[in-house]
Amino acid sequence: MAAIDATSAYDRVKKVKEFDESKIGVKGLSDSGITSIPQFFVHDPETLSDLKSSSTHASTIPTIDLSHINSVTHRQELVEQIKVAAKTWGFFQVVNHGLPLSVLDETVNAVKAFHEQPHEVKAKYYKREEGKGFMYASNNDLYRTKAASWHDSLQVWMGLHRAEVEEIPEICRNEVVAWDFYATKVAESVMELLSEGLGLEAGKFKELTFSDSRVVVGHCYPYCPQPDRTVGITSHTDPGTVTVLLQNHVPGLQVRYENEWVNVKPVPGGLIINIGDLLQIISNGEYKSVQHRVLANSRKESRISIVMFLNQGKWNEDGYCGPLPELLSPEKPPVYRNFTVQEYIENFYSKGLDSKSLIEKITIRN
Ligand SMILES: O=C(O)CCC(=O)C(=O)O
Ligand SMILES: [Fe+2]
Repeated sequence: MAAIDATSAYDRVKKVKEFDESKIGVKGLSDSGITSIPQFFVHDPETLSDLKSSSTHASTIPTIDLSHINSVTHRQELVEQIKVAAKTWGFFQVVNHGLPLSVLDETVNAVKAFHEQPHEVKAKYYKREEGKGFMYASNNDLYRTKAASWHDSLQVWMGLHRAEVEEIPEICRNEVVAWDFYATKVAESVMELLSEGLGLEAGKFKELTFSDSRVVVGHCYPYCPQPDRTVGITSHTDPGTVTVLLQNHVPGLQVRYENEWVNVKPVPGGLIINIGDLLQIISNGEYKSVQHRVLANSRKESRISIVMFLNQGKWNEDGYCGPLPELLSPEKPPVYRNFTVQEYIENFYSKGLDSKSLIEKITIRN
């Protein structure tokens, strides 16, 4: 298919559908040599004007060294550092996390290799059926969002509804499996510290099945010819409990801090951890799920990121979720009402990444 013409009489729905059915992805558009992006990628003036005022903040997300995680003398200090980071930034970077550096490089290279395959090869995997197995598509929320963003993603379900290993394309199969294994270990260690930071048993989050439901996403942000007219990924918060993120050296990730956008610079060997909506709710607002976004990539080389989203695997028998009762007291009443799994899932699938979060809907306002 030829690159989509943005100048003709504009029927957004039709154009989006054409793009989707072409299975070309933004990588394909980028590789076709277009010099202007199709109109349905162009974001509203408010978003675009905010891109210019970005990245002037002097500080950056905290870096936490996990080398002494098993030392009794250092543990409390580590818990304190993670707690402060989760309460203020909602984002931090961990180093000396025990995940072999070779695994990091191999994961990035394998996901990059997947996205760089010829159209005919990738098109076989292109689909919109989320929630199980392996899929690849451009903009998972393409039909739910106001404007599309400049990224394609592969998605592998690893916990419940786990993909059969053979379903994962061979080009990244072993690497995705290894990443899942090691990133889960890192996530579990960090979740123990986060749990202790709330005054709970170290194993509380594991007991709540936070590492049973995992999705691995491999994003590709190819070169964008008009990076000032769109974004790489729209500003959003992550819906789950905890996210572990690995990025290559191409910059673009920004987090919201003190009403400004702050760059998260790639640090070799570092892994980024952030708190999702569900953990903000369960912690009764102690930990923060923070807005973040990725700028459209202006470099010729693709930006690659691999994300592991953790979610609560099993929900209470009554199907409700909300602030943990053990964190509540007359001095600390619940900030959020309980909600059902259905509400959670419907909220996610009824909206684009850019829409109102579940947190806003369930906040108790006095
Ligand atoms: O690519 C990134 O760095 C961020 C991706 C992200 O925020 C997401 O997938 O939720
Ligand atoms: Fe995110």
